Amino acid sequence: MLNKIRPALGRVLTPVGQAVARTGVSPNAITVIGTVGVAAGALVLFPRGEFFWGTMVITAFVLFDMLDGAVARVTGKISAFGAFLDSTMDRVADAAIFAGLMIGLYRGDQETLAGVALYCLVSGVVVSYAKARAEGLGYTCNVGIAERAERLIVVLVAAGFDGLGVPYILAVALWGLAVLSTVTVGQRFATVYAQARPGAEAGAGNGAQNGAAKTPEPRP
Ligand SMILES: CCCCCCCC/C=C\CCCCCCCC(=O)OC[C@H](COP(=O)(O)O[C@@H]1[C@H](O)[C@H](OP(=O)(O)O)[C@@H](O)[C@H](O)[C@H]1O)OC(=O)CCCCCCC/C=C\CCCCCCCC
Ligand SMILES: Nc1ccn([C@@H]2O[C@H](COP(=O)(O)O)[C@@H](O)[C@H]2O)c(=O)n1
Ligand SMILES: [Mg+2]
Ligand SMILES: [Mg+2]
Repeated sequence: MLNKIRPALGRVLTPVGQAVARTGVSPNAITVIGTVGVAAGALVLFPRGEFFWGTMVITAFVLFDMLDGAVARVTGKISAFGAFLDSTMDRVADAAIFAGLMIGLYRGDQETLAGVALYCLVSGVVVSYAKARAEGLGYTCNVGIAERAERLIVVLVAAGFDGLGVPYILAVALWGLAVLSTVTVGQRFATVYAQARPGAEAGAGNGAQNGAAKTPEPRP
């Protein structure tokens, strides 16, 4: 859903990207620094129950993920490896956020909610894998009620307010995210099935059946 605001966001991020580009830092370095920062915040602070400060650190570094592409674009350094690095580091960051929360909740004697956080981690991985695999097979899969930006906003807002003492907000968010991620998996299955089912498109899926890409993954 939030992917729809990317063009508008791009207009805001371009001048920021130009300013950052003047420092000489590379897009790949921004991707890696952002991921290390998110993972450190999530795996150091969340397990200690520091949900507010963990959220602050993660939020600061997760924004690097919007900046790396902007810097790559304004410097003409868009690369296939950068796209691969970005998507792969996204998975590391997401796993660290939910794993850190899970440990923090478990240590705080909230075993059930820790289990829900684990479910959110796994279902988020499946959401992203479904898209990566579909695109590798030459299909499009840009659908879902809970894509990455939505998942991050929900979990970070809830964890931040939980850290400030707001009751129930993290439980509601995690249970809700568990449901929405599951729905998103279903939406992605449905959209790929619609493209891949026999007769959906003349010749479609021929490469897919052999595990080969029908067309190269579209990348800017
Ligand atoms: C008291 C408590 C307060 C708590 C405050 C907490 C605030 C937290 C709120 C917001 C934090 C921002 C979170 C949003 C960060 C989004 C980061 C992000 O994902 O950016 C990139 C993203 C996707 O880019 P990609 O195409 O590279 O990523 C793909 C994606 O990961 C796919 O995942 P899937 O959906 O499948 O699971 C993968 O499949 C794919 O492989 C991968 O490539 O871009 C977007 O999503 C664009 C929309 C983002 C909209 C976010 C709105 C953020 C709101 C405010 C930001 C303010 C902007 C300021 C900019 C300043 C920059 C320095
Ligand atoms: N190190 C990088 C990071 C990203 N890119 C390119 O930008 C696209 C994603 O940008 P976002 O800011 O929206 O995450 C990505 O698909 C790549 O084309 C890059 O080249 N190098
Ligand atoms: Mg990025
Ligand atoms: Mg990314």
